[in-house]
Amino acid sequence: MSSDPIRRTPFQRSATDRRARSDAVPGCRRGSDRRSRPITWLALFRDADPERVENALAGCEVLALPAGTPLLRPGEANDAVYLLLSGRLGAVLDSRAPATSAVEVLPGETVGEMSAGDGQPVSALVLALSDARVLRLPRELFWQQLSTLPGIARNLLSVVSVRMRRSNEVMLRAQRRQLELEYLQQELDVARQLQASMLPHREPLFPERSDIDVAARIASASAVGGDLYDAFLVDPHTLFFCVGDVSGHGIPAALFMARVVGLVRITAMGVRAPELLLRQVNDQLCEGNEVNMFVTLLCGFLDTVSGRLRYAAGGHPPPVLLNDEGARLLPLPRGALLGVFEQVAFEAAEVTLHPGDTLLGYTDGLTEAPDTDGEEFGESRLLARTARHDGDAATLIAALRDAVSAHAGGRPLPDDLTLLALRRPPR
Ligand SMILES: Nc1ncnc2c1ncn2[C@@H]1O[C@@H]2COP(=O)(O)O[C@H]2[C@H]1O
Repeated sequence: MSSDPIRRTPFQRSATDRRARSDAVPGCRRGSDRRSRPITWLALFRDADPERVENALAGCEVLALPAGTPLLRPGEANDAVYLLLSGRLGAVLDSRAPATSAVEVLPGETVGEMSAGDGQPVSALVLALSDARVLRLPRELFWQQLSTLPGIARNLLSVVSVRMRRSNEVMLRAQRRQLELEYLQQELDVARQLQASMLPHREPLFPERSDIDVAARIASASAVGGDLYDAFLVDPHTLFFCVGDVSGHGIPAALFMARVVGLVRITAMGVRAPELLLRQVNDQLCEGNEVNMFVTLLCGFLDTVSGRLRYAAGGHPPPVLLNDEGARLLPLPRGALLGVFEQVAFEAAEVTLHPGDTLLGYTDGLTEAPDTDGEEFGESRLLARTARHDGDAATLIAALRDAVSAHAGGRPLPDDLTLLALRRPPR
């Protein structure tokens, strides 16, 4: 027991004590002629001989515990039973659990009777939930003098039973919460599967085509994430692709992401210009966006015959072009985050993918991935690693994932990370 903050006074029947006890103990009868013997109003001493109780308690101490003070610590030895006179104590079985999980101990109830009874270590952390006063009953006195008085053993059983019922209710509530959590976890697993099934999965994405080589991967930081990618043919010679990153994480980001994927798909089938696509998607997302979520997007249309690629972006990191000359960041045409301001104009840029060239889209989870000192992976590492690559789209993605993972020292990444590589195979 920590002694520092605790004030000790001998137990005496002061007028204040009488008032405090009669206020604190449920069922006490203020104003009756029993007021002259306040201690016997405590449930533990109900119907016991007051004279003998008071004689036994004569040398006991009253401890004043400021709120937050521990009285008993799990694992320690204990040689006393504590009777709560006023205030509130809490018993916490798992000391890492929040104080709200404490089982309350109310005035008139005891703590410490288990270890003081069987000599085993203290079984729970008991601390003052408010300023409290407890009567310390040394083990010998409690078991040899008090508990042998007629009625006290039965009273103790009933006091402990009341506390145990309260404890059972707390445990029941915790079990129900646990069940609800498990149910939510199952729902989250289904949500994750549904979210994954929304995006194309094959590797490469178009194994039947010899004129395009596309691969993409998402690594989500949470069970369900907000990153997205897509790639599909809007006609036999035009490939649409996009990479996006929704603000935030978890279920809200996943729902918003599903909305973005749907909107982009529908829009891409009708609008073949990336800047118009972003404008239309932005206007749709702004409508009724009360939760103020947004998405960054990079998208483009590739003419698979000529290699002409038109792209546009809104708040998204610039794509990388890998060709004979090395790897470089492509310029970002004008654009803004989608879902924030209506009627924003987007511009497009053009580049030609020659056979053997690769375009890489990614989310900032890649460049912002920290190492153990917090240093980000950054654009220079991205360009250096990409420049060394000589192979297909899927192996570029695997190489970059390995490089980021090594940079992070194998620790889980704090943000979702998405990569999409689009290559025109060499002739
Ligand atoms: N589940 C519980 N609910 C309420 N009080 C408890 C619970 N478990 C232990 N205690 C009390 O916390 C005390 C810690 O010290 P003891 O093990 O001596 O005796 C214990 C009881 O008085």
